[in-house]
Amino acid sequence: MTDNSESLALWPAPLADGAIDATVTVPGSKSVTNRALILAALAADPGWLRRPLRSRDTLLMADGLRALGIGIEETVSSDSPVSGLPLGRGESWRIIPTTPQAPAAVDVGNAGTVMRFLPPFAALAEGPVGFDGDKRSHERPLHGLIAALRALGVRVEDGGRGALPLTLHGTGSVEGGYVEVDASSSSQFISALLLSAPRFNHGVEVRHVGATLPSMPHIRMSVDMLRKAGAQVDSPDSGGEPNVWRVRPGALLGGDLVVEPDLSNAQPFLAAALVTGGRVTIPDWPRATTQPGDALRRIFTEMGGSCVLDDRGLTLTGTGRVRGIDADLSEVGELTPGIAAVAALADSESVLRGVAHLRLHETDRLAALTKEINSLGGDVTETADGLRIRPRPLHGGVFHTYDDHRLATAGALLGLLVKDVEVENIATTGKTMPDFPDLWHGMLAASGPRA
Ligand SMILES: O=C(O)C1=C[C@@H](OP(=O)(O)O)[C@@H](O)[C@H](O)C1
Ligand SMILES: C=C(OP(=O)(O)O)C(=O)O
Repeated sequence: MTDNSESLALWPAPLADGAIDATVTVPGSKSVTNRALILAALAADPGWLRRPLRSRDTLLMADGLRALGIGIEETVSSDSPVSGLPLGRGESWRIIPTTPQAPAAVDVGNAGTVMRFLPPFAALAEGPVGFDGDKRSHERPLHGLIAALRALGVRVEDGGRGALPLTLHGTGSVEGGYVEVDASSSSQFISALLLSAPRFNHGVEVRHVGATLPSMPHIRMSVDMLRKAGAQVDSPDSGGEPNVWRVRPGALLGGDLVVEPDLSNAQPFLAAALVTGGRVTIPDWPRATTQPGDALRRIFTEMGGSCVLDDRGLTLTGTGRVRGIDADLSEVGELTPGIAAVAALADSESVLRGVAHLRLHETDRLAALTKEINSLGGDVTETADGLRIRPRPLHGGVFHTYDDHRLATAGALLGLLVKDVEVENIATTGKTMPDFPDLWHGMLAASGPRA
């Protein structure tokens, strides 16, 4: 946790004085957008990305690729190029691939996807590529990926830190082959190696050797998107050995992909329906997806909501009762802040497990959630691998957010039911959802005069 609370603006979280009833169209998925950019940049021919997420993390990825010579043309048309999409949602990016160029410098901000997915891609360039980012990016785990790149024949200069900032010295190709990785601190080490592997001389065979492996759906997303781009991938899910992934060398296709809505960013809106006993519909919720946010249907049902997925999208209806939950969230770690906020408003205790690695996310999320919910009168304790949350009557106050978009949306949710909550630096939601304050106010306005 970085304490930057002194200078940042406070956002008065709007209070709901009745049940929320709204339809909320959430922007595209960060995880899909940033994978699609890498895959399109590696492809043999140009490709399109429709409805990409435009946020700090995805713009950093696009700028990083541009620094490496990839062409990315952004077009926003009111005349949607995708049939059936409403006007105004017609943003498309055209990606023109080329062999990555060096020298280059890449700013990763605090984007895990950029700091992990771009180095294996940049290793294909001939010459030095420097990587640096926000202060927090220096603390986030990268050692496993650096060690793996070295084992695959890439020269990495990191001053012995095992972290950012670093410089890669590419030779114009990566040998690839067998590599062992301890990805217990981040699944993104594995995704990073798989995504660029079709262009390695021998592809890659990655074996995870750590005790635990978080965020498996995100690894499945990498595999699924690689296969859709034409790569041959063996994975534990397709009858392969547990903890081993293989990607064969080969050309990728420049496709045309419509990005799904970000289901993890749908979380605060669905949670708003749950805690106010209201109803929220998220249009375009995919019938089948690798996004971890799809687990919200099960988790929020267990916490007292009822979910229907039909032609209108996903509708969550609150029953007026919010139940605590005992859940292993290791597969869906990024949902933890939002679940913790709901749990603080529930009628029984919750235990959230399997998420020790969240201590090295945007901030130490376990410490931050404990401190901030308790500062509003809550009773949260950290466990070795998660949180124990005993609901208590909460009061207003400042909810600090430590440059963490998911802390900010969690604070907004608490403020729906707790009077006088002020969320620090709501603009930090721009990491993955710059529209959040407008969407949140829009949701309340749509719910009528009582909300
Ligand atoms: O690959 C991805 O797109 C992500 C993987 C997960 O990272 P970790 O495995 O580091 O938790 C997740 O928390 C992050 O928000 C996005
Ligand atoms: C952990 C997250 O992001 P990152 O991609 O920076 O790891 C997140 O979005 O919750």
